[in-house]
Amino acid sequence: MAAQVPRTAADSQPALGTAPYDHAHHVKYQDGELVWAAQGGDIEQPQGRVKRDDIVVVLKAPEGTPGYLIYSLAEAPEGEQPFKLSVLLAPQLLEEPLAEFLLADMPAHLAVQASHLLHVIVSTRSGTGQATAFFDHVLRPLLAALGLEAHTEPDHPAVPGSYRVSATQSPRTVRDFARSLGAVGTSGATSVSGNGKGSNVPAALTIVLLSGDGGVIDLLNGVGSSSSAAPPTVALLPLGTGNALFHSLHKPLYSAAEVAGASGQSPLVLGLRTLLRGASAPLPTFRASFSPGSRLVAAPEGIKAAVVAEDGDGDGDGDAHASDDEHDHPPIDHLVGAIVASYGFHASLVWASDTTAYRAHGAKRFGMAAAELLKEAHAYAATVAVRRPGSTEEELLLAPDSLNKPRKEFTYVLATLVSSLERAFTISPASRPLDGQLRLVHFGAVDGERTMDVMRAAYRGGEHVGMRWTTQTQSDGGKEIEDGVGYDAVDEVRVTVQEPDPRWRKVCIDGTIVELEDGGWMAVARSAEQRLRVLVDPSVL
Ligand SMILES: Nc1ncnc2c1ncn2[C@@H]1O[C@H](COP(=O)(O)OP(=O)(O)OP(=O)(O)O)[C@@H](O)[C@H]1O
Repeated sequence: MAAQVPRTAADSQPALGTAPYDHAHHVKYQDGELVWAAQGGDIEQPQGRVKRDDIVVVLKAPEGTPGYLIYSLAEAPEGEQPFKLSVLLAPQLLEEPLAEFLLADMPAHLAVQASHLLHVIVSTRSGTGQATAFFDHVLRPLLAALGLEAHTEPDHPAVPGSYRVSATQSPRTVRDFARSLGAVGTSGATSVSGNGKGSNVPAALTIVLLSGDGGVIDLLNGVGSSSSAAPPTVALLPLGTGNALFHSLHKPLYSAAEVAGASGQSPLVLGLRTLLRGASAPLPTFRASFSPGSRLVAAPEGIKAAVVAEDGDGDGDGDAHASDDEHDHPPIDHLVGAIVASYGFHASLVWASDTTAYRAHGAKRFGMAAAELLKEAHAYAATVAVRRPGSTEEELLLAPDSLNKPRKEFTYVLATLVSSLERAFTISPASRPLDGQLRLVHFGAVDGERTMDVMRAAYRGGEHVGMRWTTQTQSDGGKEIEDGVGYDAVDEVRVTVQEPDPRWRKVCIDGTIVELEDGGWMAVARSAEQRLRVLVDPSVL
């Protein structure tokens, strides 16, 4: 299906909601910008400019109108209108920079038909709460330009050209939606409406998710592991705070300066380009297993509900009368993740910053909680065993000052499948999008200043890897020895904690906090299950 802008009978302009467009007579590309002048205007004194970085897509104008429509996004996060989708009708297609943005055909993952549905989820509380504005002012008009119209009714039939949009109403919305998918792609499946009537039998589903990492993790844990179903494909539009998965999948498209914190290419523009021209690939996931007695102590409601639902009443023994504590802190034996599993400073920070008192400080809460933790500089008592790629043997991470003795104190133990926890925080510089390799970043007990140095180096594009320092041995007369940040590719990692105080027995899996028992463990390994597929820029495949 050609991605031409449909004409409406009432209007000779392209059907683009109410958005007007500019009509260029001359266009020229210079210094990373498209400059244009209207009829009678002088191109040397352009009337308008479109930065190449802001171009989302180029569509052929509707039949009868010669030229091309250039869609670009302008953002003003603090402004009254945070997003503006602009359209410029240009008389010809300039090879540079426009050819690569031309969408000649409707991508298969957006082509709605009985066997393939499209669902947009707007997570209203993600990030700074701008997902709704982004949908209204950008995504809806853009999809309309492709001939796709939104509907909100659960029982709407799957007709070509119409997609369903839903906004989150509570922390459980995404997970409930994921669970309602049941067996999309299996015979006798229910429709994505979740009405259970089996009215539509979609073979495939694309979900456009306007959220941060939390939305993805809710989907991941909500869809379950139906082996026969075709996993839904997720298109991410990064409207959360950290957006670790999105930034990691798009890292090769950022410049080194952007990875080290400079502004520049808008992630939302990249997200829209991937939505329109991306390719779908399996999303690598890991399984974090926990020793008996482990409890979920802080989690987004969606995850909590999924854990409780798996166990009926959530207490792990089928007893219908779980205690309050068991409801608040249900037992848990595993979680599925896609980003990070950690113990030590990272897990404590996620846990400590999530109190009502800290939450009142908004995004500053992480800095405040970090300052407190760094002051304490707790040495986390644990042993860490890894299984290296291809090996069947577990080996303990060793202390630098002893012959084959395991390291017994850590500040940082973090296993990840992605490169970046924020766009500018490169925790695992060797990780490539979709490579599916778990990598472990770790270092021993150090003071707060050293931990800050390591974190700052991670904000400089991942320079913490390879950092070395000297430390004094506990034994051996306080001899000076070399230590530093460890960084290993692993197939599996097992952290066993030896901490009497539960405060230091927290582990973090993609934002969810689990408390282990003293002597308990967390084991993290790549999962073979395919729960979701994800759209990525074709260049990263
Ligand atoms: N309408 C709503 N009412 C209550 N909670 C909501 C609502 N919509 C979304 N949420 C919750 O808000 C959280 C948003 O998390 P999400 O990860 O998307 O954003 P974030 O935390 O800002 O970003 P990131 O995880 O990337 O740093 C989720 O836990 C989700 O369940």
